[in-house]
Amino acid sequence: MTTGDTDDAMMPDEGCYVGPMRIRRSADQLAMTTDRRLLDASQRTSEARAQRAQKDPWRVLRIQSEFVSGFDALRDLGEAVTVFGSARTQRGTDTYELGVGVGEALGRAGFAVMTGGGPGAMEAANKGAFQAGVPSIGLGIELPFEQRLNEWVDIGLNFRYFFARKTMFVKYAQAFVCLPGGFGTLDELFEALTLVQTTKITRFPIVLVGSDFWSGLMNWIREVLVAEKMVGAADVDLLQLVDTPEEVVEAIARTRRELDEQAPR
Ligand SMILES: C/C(=C\CNc1ncnc2c1ncn2[C@@H]1O[C@H](COP(=O)(O)O)[C@@H](O)[C@H]1O)CO
Repeated sequence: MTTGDTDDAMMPDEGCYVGPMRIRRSADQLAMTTDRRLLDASQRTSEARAQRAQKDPWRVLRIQSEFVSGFDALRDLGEAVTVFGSARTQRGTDTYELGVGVGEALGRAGFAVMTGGGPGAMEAANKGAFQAGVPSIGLGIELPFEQRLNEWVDIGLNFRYFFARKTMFVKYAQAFVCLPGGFGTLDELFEALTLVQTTKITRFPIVLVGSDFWSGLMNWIREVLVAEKMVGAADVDLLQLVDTPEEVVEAIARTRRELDEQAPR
C-alpha cells in the first residue's frame, strides 16, 4: 500500500472500515475484526472467557444497531435483486462484462441491485445497475484487510457482522442471482437455498449465471445429493441455470408467474 522511495512504515495505511467508520490501522490491528472478536474460538483462555462474560452482553447493542441502521437505510427500497459473485473477477473479463450486463438488465426490468459492495463481480453488477439508472446498493463487510465500497455503489452501508448483513440481502430482495464465485458466493447461495427449501422465504427465484461454471455443481447436486436422498428431486428445481442477462430477467419473471399461479398473493 505504499509507493516510491518513502519508508513503508511511515506511510499511512489505506485503512479499512470498522462498521460504518473508516480508520487507518497497522497490519497487526487489521487482522482483528468485530466478527472475529465475537466468534473466534482461539480466544478461549480464562482471560478471554472473563472478557466474554463482561463484553458479549453489550455487543448485543452494537448488533442491534446494525439491524436498525440497515432497516432504516433500506426501508423505502422498491423491488430489488441481490447479486452475488466473486470478489476476484477481474475487470475486462467476460465474467465481469456478464456481471455488468446482469446489473443493467435487472435495472432495465425495474429492479434495484444489491451486492456485497466489493470488487469483482459485485462491482460489475453495481456498475450495470448504475448505468441503468436504478438504485445500486452495496452492503459492505468489515474484513481484516483494506476494503472500500466499489465506485458504482450509490447507496452504501458497511456492516461489522456477517449475519446482520445477510438479513438485509434476503429481506430487501425479491430474488437472488449468483455469478461465478468462490466460498463467499457458495455460502450466500446455500443460505438462500436453505431458506427457500425450509420455506423461511417464499416466492424467491434463485438464478445461477454461467452454465460452464455452475453445471458441475448442478450435476453433483443431482448425482450425489438427490441420489443419496440428502435433498428431494424437486429441490433441484429451486435453482435455475442461465447464461445471459436477458435469461436472468426471464427466469425471475417466469418463477414469479409460476408462484403466482400456485398461490396468488
Ligand atoms: C478478496 C478481496 C476483497 C473481498 N471483499 C469483499 N467485499 C464485500 N463482500 C465480499 C468480499 N469478499 C467476499 N464478499 C462476499 O462474498 C461473496 C464473494 O465471495 P467469493 O469467495 O469471492 O465468491 C460476495 O457476494 C460478497 O457478498 C480482494 O479483492
